[in-house]
Amino acid sequence: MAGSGCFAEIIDGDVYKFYADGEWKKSDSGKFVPIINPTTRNTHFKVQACSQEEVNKIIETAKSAQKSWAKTPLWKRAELLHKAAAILKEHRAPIAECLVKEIAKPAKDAVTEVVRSGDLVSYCAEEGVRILGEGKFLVSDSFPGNERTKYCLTSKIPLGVVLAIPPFNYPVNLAVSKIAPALIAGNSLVLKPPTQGAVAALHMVHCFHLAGFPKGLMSCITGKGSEIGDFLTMHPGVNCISFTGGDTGIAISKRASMIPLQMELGGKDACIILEDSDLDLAAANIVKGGFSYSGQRCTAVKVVLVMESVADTLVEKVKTKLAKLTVGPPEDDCDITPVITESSANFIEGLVMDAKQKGATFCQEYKREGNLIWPLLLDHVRPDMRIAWEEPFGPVLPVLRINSAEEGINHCNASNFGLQGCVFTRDINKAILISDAMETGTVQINSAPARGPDHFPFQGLKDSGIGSQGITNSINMMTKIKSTVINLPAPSYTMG
Ligand SMILES: NC(=O)C1=CN([C@@H]2O[C@H](COP(=O)(O)OP(=O)(O)OC[C@H]3O[C@@H](n4cnc5c(N)ncnc54)[C@H](OP(=O)(O)O)[C@@H]3O)[C@@H](O)[C@H]2O)C=CC1
Ligand SMILES: O=C(O)[C@H](O)COP(=O)(O)O
Repeated sequence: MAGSGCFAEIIDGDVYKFYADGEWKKSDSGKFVPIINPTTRNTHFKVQACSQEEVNKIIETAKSAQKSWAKTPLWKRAELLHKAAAILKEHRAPIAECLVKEIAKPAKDAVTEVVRSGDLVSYCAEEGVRILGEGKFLVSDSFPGNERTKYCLTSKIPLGVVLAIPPFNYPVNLAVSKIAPALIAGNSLVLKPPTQGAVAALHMVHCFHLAGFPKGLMSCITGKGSEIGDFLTMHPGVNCISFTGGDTGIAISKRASMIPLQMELGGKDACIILEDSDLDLAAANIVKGGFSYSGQRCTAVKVVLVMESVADTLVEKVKTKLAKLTVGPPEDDCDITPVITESSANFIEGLVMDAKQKGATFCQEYKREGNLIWPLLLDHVRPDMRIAWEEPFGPVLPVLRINSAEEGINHCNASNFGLQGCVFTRDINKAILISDAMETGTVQINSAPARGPDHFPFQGLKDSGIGSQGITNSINMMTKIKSTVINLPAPSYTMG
């Protein structure tokens, strides 16, 4: 049960505490933020609305805790991360329960997210020991005009205080994907979880607390991003921001000072279907890729670009599969569950109505009950329709018919987004050429887009992001290079 057993100390009455200086605390603000259950549309949890003074204190503590953490041996940092990973997986049930109630994640997917997060933390611990345990040694005479009178030793050192801001759809996994790399690299970590998903995140933070990390090294501030977010992201004590979410990230990037940014933002992942595709494989991936977690994934298939000659057959196959999806509450493990908020459902409905007004073919009747929207495939979508370009973040998928692969590539590249894309064909040469041409961070060949497995590089181009995630790239991005040059009185070639 959430907030019980070893988690009893993280709640006070019916309001969850925030985490600072190794303790669970009530905010001096006296205010709280309600967390609305997307299924019932009632308040399910409450979290503290932290004050700016509390943010200042947390960042000061993070700065001093980081100094001693940077002097903690790599193997000790890794040991604590492995402990946190084990505790996280041990408590998968109560944390998954929070995901079901806060973000309407289907029960099985909720457990998967927590287990995947534990695996990410452990893999990161091992990878960190490897890549941070080695540096580079350069000699001066490898450059013209120099004798071997200089030895250059380079290593990766921490940035300082890393601010992690994950989105609602993976409030545990996309939090640890920032926390673990930051900590193994010797940084301290301030987490601002999404409002919806905050309680799952607080339970995850408690697992790190139970693992025994030093006081003040890791903290978790709760409160609406729209209220406390700007103060956090523009705070002079923050040395790096790792953000995952929507257009908010673009605004943050424009305001941030001279610090490293890791941005994973929205997507409009295109799925190009060629005439020689395996249409059963393509249909299965379109349904899984476009409708898992009700389409609320940045890597969801968000537009299908299918060759006219096979379009009717493909659409029929997708329709048949969509008809088998279960629709209802996440507690029953339904495939399609309510979207995150009423405003999100209204936005999705706006895109659907625009498509209707402009003449799209509705493969199913449009149906909505509260935040619950039934899966909808829109055929014969044209570029003048909003849904051809905008990100619904819901269970609605547009199909555009194309007459050449170039047409599909052009549509994909005309988007402001550039996260992932996919192409279905039996011709590997064609697949590689199309992958080369698509301006996206990743192209999947004969499978739907996906961030996982979590050690793969994951990056967005254009408005989809800055930098690259994936465990190794995240660790490297949360360090900076330090060189130490030893100057010798006379050339020395004894080093061979
Ligand atoms: N590329 C990727 O990997 C992913 C991209 N996304 C994209 O994010 C969107 C949906 O996720 P969603 O969570 O709604 O995204 P948002 O951008 O609304 O929120 C993301 C995070 O930013 C916080 N936030 C909001 N305002 C500010 C601010 N001014 N300063 C600092 N932080 C702030 C939010 O907190 P709060 O909840 O309190 O508002 C949340 O923790 C979609 O566009 C989706 O494509 C989502 C997941 C992954
Ligand atoms: O933000 C998202 O939606 C996730 O990055 C998607 O992760 P997944 O492709 O592994 O579900």
